[in-house]
Amino acid sequence: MTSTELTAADASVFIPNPATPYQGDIARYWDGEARPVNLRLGDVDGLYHHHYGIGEVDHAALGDANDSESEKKLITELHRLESAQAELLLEHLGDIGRDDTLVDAGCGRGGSMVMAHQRFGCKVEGVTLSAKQAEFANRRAGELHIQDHVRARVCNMLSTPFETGQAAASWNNESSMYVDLHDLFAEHSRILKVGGRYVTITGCWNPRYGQPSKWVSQINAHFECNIHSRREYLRAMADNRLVPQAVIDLTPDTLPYWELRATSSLVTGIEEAFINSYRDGSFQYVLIAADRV
Ligand SMILES: C[S@@+](CC[C@H](N)C(=O)[O-])C[C@H]1O[C@@H](n2cnc3c(N)ncnc32)[C@H](O)[C@@H]1O
Ligand SMILES: CC(C)=CCC/C(C)=C/COP(=O)(O)OP(=O)(O)O
Ligand SMILES: [Mg+2]
Repeated sequence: MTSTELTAADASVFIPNPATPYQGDIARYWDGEARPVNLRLGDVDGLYHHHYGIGEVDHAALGDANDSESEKKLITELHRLESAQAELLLEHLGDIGRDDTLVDAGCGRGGSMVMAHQRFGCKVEGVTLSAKQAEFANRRAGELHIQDHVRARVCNMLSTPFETGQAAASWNNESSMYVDLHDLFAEHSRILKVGGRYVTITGCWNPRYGQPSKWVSQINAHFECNIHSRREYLRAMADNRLVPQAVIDLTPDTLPYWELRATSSLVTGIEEAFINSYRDGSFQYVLIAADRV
């Protein structure tokens, strides 16, 4: 069976040969991931994200630190900021109709896919290396009765089963640091229709700093990823008919999320690296929206 023959039901049991040993490691990493910071935030409203938050903290919603509900309120607030991040990405996809197909490259547990379907009413196809994540995303889609519109598959985002020009828009939400950017944008460029939109939200190292800082190296080691520079994104897009329409530095918008998260009981130990690298300018959180020309 090839990955193109997958259906939602069999996505969980089909384990393809990874394209590289590295991809095998990443599949295992996400199959085994069960950090409370992700599960407990997702439990707030059933949207499970593996990305970070943006926007001002609503201190009134947090209430008093001695409040017996304070931890629950903190979790709800962190989750609100993560969903706000996904809303911003979706806003940049442009005019999407009900008959369009969107592609989420590196879809995780599918939170952004559900939000995209709820916003546009369209089909959303996601790919992840992790069978556990695909199974989770498809189970959520089933529970929401949107399984005919939202589907996750176990598949390499560099070689997808989608037809050339099939997608009205596609995105990477914090998933592009696992792949070579030229290979990635060549595949997005292939599956996007001419005039389609590509959006990424990503962390990238800042060429103005010089080289990846020790904090960036720490983030790479923590997640087994390979953070690219801002320059690499723009160069690889230009080489693949993706022309930036907006480049937004979200660094000041994501710092409040990290400062709040650092005070929670759900810390994972990576908070300091994000906060320090955003503050010293070596690392940036950016949204890039590009037109497929
Ligand atoms: C940090 S998570 C982001 C998940 C999701 N985009 C979100 O915002 O919740 C990274 C995701 O990228 C996926 N990924 C990494 N490399 C991949 C590849 N080559 N092909 C498909 N998915 C990949 C992982 O399986 C994981 O689902
Ligand atoms: C911006 C960068 C560099 C992101 C790296 C990719 C990544 C692991 C994102 C968050 O996943 P997660 O939600 O599973 O992480 P955590 O458990 O820290 O919340
Ligand atoms: Mg998380």
